[in-house]
Amino acid sequence: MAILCTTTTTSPAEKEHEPKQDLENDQTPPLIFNPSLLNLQTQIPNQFIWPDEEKPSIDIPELNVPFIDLSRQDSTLEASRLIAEACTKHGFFLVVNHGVSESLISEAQRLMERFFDMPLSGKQRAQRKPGESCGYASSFTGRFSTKLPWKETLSFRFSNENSGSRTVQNYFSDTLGQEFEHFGKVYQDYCEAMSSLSLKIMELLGLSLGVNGDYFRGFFEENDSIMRLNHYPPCQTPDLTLGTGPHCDPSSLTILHQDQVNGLQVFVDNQWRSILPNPKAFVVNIGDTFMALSNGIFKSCLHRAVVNRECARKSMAFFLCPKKDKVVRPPSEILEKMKTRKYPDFTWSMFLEFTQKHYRADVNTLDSFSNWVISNKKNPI
Ligand SMILES: C=C1C[C@]23C[C@H]1CC[C@H]2[C@]1(C)CCC[C@@](C)(C(=O)O)[C@H]1[C@@H]3C(=O)O
Ligand SMILES: O=C(O)CCC(=O)C(=O)O
Ligand SMILES: [Fe+2]
Repeated sequence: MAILCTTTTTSPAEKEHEPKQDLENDQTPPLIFNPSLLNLQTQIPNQFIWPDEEKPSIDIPELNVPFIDLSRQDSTLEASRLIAEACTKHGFFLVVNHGVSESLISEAQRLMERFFDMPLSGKQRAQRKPGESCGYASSFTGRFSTKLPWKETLSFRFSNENSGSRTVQNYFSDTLGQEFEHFGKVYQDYCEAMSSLSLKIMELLGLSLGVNGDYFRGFFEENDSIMRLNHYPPCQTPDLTLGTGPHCDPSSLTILHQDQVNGLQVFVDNQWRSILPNPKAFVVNIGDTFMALSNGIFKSCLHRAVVNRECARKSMAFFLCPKKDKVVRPPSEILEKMKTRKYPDFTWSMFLEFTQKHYRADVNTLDSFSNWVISNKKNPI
């Protein structure tokens, strides 16, 4: 059963971000986000307090998202119609009967809990380095100085390029040692299952957009994706902070598994709405890179995660990303119909660098990145 937390409607900040991250550069000792100490504090550090216009609030309505049943071969056309309807509006839908084994999901969840339960020093053995997208991050204390998220994360790369290359398994044994061998194997299997599921969803997205069935599957076959585990500890003042701030995912497609605790919210029709947890479903959303591939037809929508006073929340996100050097450009079927291009050609390697070194992902990431690409073309460095 979903555990409901209360929140009210506010609008996201509209202001443009500066094209660089607000990295800590003063002389004060670094702030440490240690969940086992912070979850009982009634006064949270200022860096975690979000501006009024972005603070979460109570009683928000539920977002109605379609359930796409992947076991029904007979209803593929109906599924692609529902997907088109959801993706032209907000880009969020649920998949059920997805074929990913329940035991794999629960083992992945059990191991995630064990990881986050370790003392901070143990988790820091996988510390994320500045400018990199992978590793352990306790909030983003060394990376940003304001609007810090109330979460700790563990992110790692999954590559489907050479099947059998076992990127995830190798990452765990190289960074955390032999005792993480089982962890690495489970998450290798989990990422392979997510990659296959993404490719099935890509076929449906192609059908919904009227693009040759294999086009998007082929585009993402050799995906170079990011897997992220999120832990949102309880917070005594959940109305002041956010677990994950308002953003659109820069990646192509996100497949999210939420535990039984409510927290995911999407900004649709000018208001925040919840997507309630469902243990049988994955939440799928379109990211900026797929929005660019569809020439803006399918939307990458603003979303965030709120926290609560009573219980910790955990989620697992698979961010599908293209192979780094693949050129992101809409297929000819779309361009012939639409004539004008909404975004310039780019590669995921450029976009990833932009979000890690120059810009904090928000509602404007894709537009800011497009302008950056266009101005860099005119003035090559
Ligand atoms: C390419 C990426 C940047 C982020 C991790 C992956 C995919 C999603 C991005 C993110 C989750 C969007 C919200 C802001 C962010 C900083 C976060 O809160 O985690 C983003 C990730 C990141 O840059 O670490
Ligand atoms: O944890 C969640 O529910 C959402 C997290 C998210 O949006 C992200 O990691 O990109
Ligand atoms: Fe997200």
